[in-house]
Amino acid sequence: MTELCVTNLSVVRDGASLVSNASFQLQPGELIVALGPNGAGKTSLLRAALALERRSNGTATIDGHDTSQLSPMARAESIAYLPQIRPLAWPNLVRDVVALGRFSHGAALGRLQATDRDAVEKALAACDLEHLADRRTDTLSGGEIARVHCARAFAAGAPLLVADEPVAALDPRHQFRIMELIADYVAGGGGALVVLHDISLAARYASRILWMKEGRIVADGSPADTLTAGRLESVYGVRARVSGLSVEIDGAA
Ligand SMILES: Nc1ncnc2c1ncn2[C@@H]1O[C@H](COP(=O)(O)OP(=O)(O)OP(=O)(O)O)[C@@H](O)[C@H]1O
Repeated sequence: MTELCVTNLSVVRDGASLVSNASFQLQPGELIVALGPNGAGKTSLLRAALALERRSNGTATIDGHDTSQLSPMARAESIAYLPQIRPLAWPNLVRDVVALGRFSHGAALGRLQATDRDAVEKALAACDLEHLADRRTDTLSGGEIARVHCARAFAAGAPLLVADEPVAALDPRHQFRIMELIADYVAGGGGALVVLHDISLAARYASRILWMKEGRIVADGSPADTLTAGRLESVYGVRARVSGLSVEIDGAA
């Protein structure tokens, strides 16, 4: 069972504390959503946990191995990472970009094995991209590119997925499709940590919510236990009405 274990992790940059003493665990079968206002430290926490950013303190391990000691390939075998800012260095065909997700399995473009090709085609279909598979990525809309990146992450077939705002540029239908895909992945034994800004989506899909504010995890629990009007006011500074898992935001507090 692949598990990401983050303990007392802190990130300090240029004297500013971006993440303070954050601890959480991500296990298969869990869909954790990280919520919090802009600048709360969500991306910094994820990146430091995956050793993509230097941590000032604390540990982050995958199955007991420090993430900073793993080779990029070994890390990619355990965790598919979908970053928030997703540059595409040069125009490429959609199918080839999705195939990049197979590199951790030793695949190389032009030398895909049948299992790689199968994973790529499944990911293209899952993300509604079959009709765009032979298009160049520089001809796609922002939402279409976002789906290409999701497909690349899914094609990896890693046991854990960390996705930073995977639905940010998507229309409502595709937001639900991507969240359903992540939920299916989790139901199939994967573990996902997803940053969202949509509280209703979080309430609907999360098994746990990590609430972040000013670099700290201020609450960690199920939506039923942690989603309250008081929490929304203290974390986001908004007045809201919460009824079960449904949320209506009335305005700034
Ligand atoms: N090198 C740096 N020096 C000082 N502050 C930094 C540095 N890098 C990032 N920050 C700040 O750290 C804070 C946390 O940024 P981070 O991207 O982790 O937040 P976030 O919760 O993911 O935000 P968003 O929801 O806007 O994506 C921000 O206020 C950012 O300006």
